[in-house]
Amino acid sequence: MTQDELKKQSALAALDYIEGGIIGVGTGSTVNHFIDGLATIKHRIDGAVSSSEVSSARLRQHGITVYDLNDVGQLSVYVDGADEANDRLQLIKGGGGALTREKIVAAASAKFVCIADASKRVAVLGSFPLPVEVIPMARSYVARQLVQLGGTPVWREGFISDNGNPILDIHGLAVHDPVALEQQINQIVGVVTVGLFAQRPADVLLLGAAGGVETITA
Ligand SMILES: O=C[C@H](O)[C@H](O)[C@H](O)COP(=O)(O)O
Repeated sequence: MTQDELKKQSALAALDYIEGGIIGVGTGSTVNHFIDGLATIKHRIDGAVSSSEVSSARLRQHGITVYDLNDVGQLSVYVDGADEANDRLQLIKGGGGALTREKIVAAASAKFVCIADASKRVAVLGSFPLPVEVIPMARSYVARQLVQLGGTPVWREGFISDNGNPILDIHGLAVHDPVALEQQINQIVGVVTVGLFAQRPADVLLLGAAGGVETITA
């Protein structure tokens, strides 16, 4: 099976976690498969809150109503992909630049179901460059602070998030204490969001592999 087929397998497995109401929907190639699958059961939900303009457009194309998070209460479930996941269901996210809205929608959801192909599973987070969204004028300042933390930040040139901000990708980190690093980076003035989902990890991880979907729970 191709990596994309494995992503699709995990994405479709997440449909079992949809119980109705308004759900949270993430961003990325794995989530695109989920949205397409969601369209087949759209009569079972009232709509979605999305973590990106791209996902909102795809949801609307399928006739699924997209709500503003401010207009709804807590979401029952949030389904999103990841760039890396460890066995404690802590994640690196933001390869597609949607980390800030993803973290907000995840925080507003009772359950976070993460979907990915099995190649995303790692023992130690950090081989995938850790995204950090920053306020534009703070980009260089934040980069210098990140160097002091032992990483090598690289400006994702030419990219602007849905929120109008640049992103720094930190290379060369071995994240042995994800919660502590998330807190440290959050405290740097000018940081909007770090793509470490450790303080609020996923609740369920569905990993697509050749032998089927592996379900890992917290
Ligand atoms: O900003 C993007 C998101 O965090 C994605 O969920 C993540 O990059 C995984 O994307 P994909 O499903 O395309 O591998």
